[in-house]
Amino acid sequence: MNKAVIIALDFKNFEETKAFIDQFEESLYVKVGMELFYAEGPQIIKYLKEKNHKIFLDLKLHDIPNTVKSAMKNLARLGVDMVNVHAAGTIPMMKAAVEGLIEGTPEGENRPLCIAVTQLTSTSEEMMQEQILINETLPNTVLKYAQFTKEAGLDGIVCSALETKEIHEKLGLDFVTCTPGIRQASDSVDDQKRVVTPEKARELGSDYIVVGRSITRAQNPVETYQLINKQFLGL
Ligand SMILES: O=c1ccn([C@@H]2O[C@H](COP(=O)(O)O)[C@@H](O)[C@H]2O)c(=O)[nH]1
Repeated sequence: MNKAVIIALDFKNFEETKAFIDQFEESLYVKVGMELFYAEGPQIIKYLKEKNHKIFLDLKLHDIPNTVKSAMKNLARLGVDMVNVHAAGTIPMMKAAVEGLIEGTPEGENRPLCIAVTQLTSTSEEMMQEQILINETLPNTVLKYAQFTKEAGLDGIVCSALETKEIHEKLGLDFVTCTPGIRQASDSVDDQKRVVTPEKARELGSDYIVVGRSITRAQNPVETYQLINKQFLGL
């Protein structure tokens, strides 16, 4: 398993994204989410691919199986490395997502990894129980959703690093854990609820950490990225 720090490019438009990306000399693993993709569309993916960056397209699909399958067929043609859905869409929807990806991936290319969001890192156990009406503990909910995700044939999940250890123990080390909600101890947590430092995420066994504002708002984003990379990879 390749571990990596994925930088969340939560920017308004192409110009802001380019100004950020141009500061880096190395090839990165970046995440394009709803904000940037809805503003710029597939051309932002083309630009990042031309610059040799790996891409997680984080659109969190959640709809009826037929719609998700067709949407995934289109996303597969973009040549990104990873896409995702919400596990709450249920097993048939997740199976349809993988079918769409397989059908849409051009011959001779690997299909993108497909992972499912279990519970957003901005959700606390209390919020999940009182506002999503799931009468369970948060770790058990993440585990159960992860089991459904694996049963549907996906490659892994989005969860908090706090849940990673148990997921790998129960579902295997090759089941991908992609973990946002990463902050340095001195950072503001903003809207995140389940927050972990890069070192702790490494200790707990996350495969990927997703870091947005800690890097994008830093005075020196390149140095901050390199520091977080070292902390996570244990270099
Ligand atoms: O559960 C989830 C799923 C996705 N995200 C995304 O990750 C980044 C985190 O950004 P920060 O600035 O580091 O908080 C953001 O793009 C979210 O959409 C998540 O945070 N939690």
